[in-house]
Amino acid sequence: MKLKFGSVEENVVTREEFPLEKAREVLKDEVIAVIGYGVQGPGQALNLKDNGFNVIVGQRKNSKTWDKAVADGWVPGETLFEIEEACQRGTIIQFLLSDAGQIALWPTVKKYLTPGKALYFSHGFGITYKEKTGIIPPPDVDVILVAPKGSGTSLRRMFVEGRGLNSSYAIYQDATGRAKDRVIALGIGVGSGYLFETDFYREVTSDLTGERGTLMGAIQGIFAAQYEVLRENGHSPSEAFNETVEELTQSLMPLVAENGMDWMYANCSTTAQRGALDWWKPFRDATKPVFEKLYNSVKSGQEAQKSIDSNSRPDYREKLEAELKELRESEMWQAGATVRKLRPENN
Ligand SMILES: NC(=O)C1=CN([C@@H]2O[C@H](COP(=O)(O)OP(=O)(O)OC[C@H]3O[C@@H](n4cnc5c(N)ncnc54)[C@H](O)[C@@H]3O)[C@@H](O)[C@H]2O)C=CC1
Ligand SMILES: CC(=O)[C@](C)(O)C(=O)O
Ligand SMILES: [Mg+2]
Ligand SMILES: [Mg+2]
Repeated sequence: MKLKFGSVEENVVTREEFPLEKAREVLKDEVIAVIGYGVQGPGQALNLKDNGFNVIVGQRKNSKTWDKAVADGWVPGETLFEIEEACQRGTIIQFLLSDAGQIALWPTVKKYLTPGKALYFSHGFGITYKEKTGIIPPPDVDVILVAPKGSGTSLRRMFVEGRGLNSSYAIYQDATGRAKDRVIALGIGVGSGYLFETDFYREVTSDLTGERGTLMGAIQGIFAAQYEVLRENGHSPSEAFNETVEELTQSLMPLVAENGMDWMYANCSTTAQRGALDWWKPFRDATKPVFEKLYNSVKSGQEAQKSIDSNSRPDYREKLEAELKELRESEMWQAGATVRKLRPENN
């Protein structure tokens, strides 16, 4: 259906319009092979299975994630296979290796993309940056995308709670005439709350911007800046952490989620409202140049190149873990660990 977002009309697909029974009907003869069992793999594969679809998992044997798949109930030789065998058995191949890992495995996957199959991504990365990734699908397969707008962990958790994370969807290539039905059915099948339309280029550029920006990079940066100023002015770690992070995540963000920023403001003191209404624009003006720089870095392909280069190294996991450890061991997040333990529900 068409829905207005502010004054702009967009295409969205809801569960009411495209119920699960219809999705099952569309995909009744398909074998959905989920390749990769990292973060999105488990979320999507388990939701599909619980929704009654015919799904198998492809993962490297003798890996931690193979063991995780077994622990999650996938049965070797029945529903869990080596990547190559899963690609051969699947009629829909959900390419859910890391974006860098997809480059290495592409020649293998490509071999099994026989006419009429569908190649499914959860990111526009591989296709948009095809000059860098070498991912160029044959012309006689459907190439589709469902990108859950959140962590695979949240996708699964929200499904189990009877809720649904929203996703975007796109069609890059419709070889069979069934690409639209296939992509919507898969979007509903993986547990999306609703689906909004995009294309591969817009998905990857907005996603790379968002995760580097307000969703992950900018939020950590702004937390660190405020925490440091409070500490430099003699505030204790617990006071600085509570006034920077804990109050935001526990008290105020849930109000924003429920009813918007103005409603969160309206539920704070008039003192806070006066100050926050005065200060949001200077913060916007100070950070907007950084967001413009970020967007240009995404647009030029530089962000994609950096991520391919670093995540293709054999020791990329150790390198990432070392940097996460640095964050974890920073005073702010050490203070956070103590604060979390003090939440009554954690006692
Ligand atoms: N993490 C998330 O929640 C989200 C991820 N996505 C997209 O979903 C796709 C999958 O991402 P994640 O689940 O985060 O991936 P991941 O980084 O967790 O990796 C998935 C799997 O790929 C395997 N892998 C990596 N390199 C490999 C190689 N060279 N050979 C064989 N296997 C290899 C890993 O062992 C892991 O099992 C990506 O396109 C990503 O951008 C989209 C939305 C959210
Ligand atoms: C969770 C998500 O949608 C991200 C942040 O874009 C990602 O994990 O790549
Ligand atoms: Mg994302
Ligand atoms: Mg992303």
